[in-house]
Amino acid sequence: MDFASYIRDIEDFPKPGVVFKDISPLLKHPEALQKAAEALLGFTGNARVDKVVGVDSRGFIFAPLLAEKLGAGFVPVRKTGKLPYKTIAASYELEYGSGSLEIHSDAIEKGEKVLVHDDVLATGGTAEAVCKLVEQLGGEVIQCNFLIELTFLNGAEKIKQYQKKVLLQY
Ligand SMILES: O=P(O)(O)OC[C@H]1O[C@H](OP(=O)(O)OP(=O)(O)O)[C@H](O)[C@@H]1O
Ligand SMILES: Nc1ncnc2[nH]cnc12
Repeated sequence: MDFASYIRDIEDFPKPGVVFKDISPLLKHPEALQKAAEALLGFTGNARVDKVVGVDSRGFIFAPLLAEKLGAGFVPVRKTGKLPYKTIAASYELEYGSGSLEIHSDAIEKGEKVLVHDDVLATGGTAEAVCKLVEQLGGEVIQCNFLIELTFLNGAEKIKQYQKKVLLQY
């Protein structure tokens, strides 16, 4: 399937100079949605996965689908102030700003195998922060997978110690 034909470029969103990759056309197309989920699922093969971590908010679209198919649990990493229980936090920079993310302190057990999923890898600031949170809880990041990588922003460099899989590169 030609996934790229379901990704829309929005210029100057959310800030001047940024070309935003909008995945909405892919999400609303039943076959594209199904095939994208299948392709992401194929990235982990038969590897054991205990938890799939999805990143607030676009990472929440596919991560639970993957978790269900992999027989794993789903763990949300959320923007600061949204999780109700005890949390640990990490700050990060991204293509168009900065932020802070949190994970529940009991979300991952020591030694668990963790798949990290997000829709876009841009500068890698977000993914790096998420991997650090997982490791702080004693989890092992076995793979980070994404629908889209913006290679010109060099995010791969920031997460080079982890296995990275992507559906589409720009
Ligand atoms: O590689 P980076 O430069 O860190 O950028 C990637 C992040 O940026 C986007 O999230 P955003 O913070 O815009 O939040 P959203 O998913 O709620 O739209 C995207 O969903 C990734 O999480
Ligand atoms: N250009 C972009 N499009 C969509 N999501 C992003 N996250 C960071 N940069 C992005």
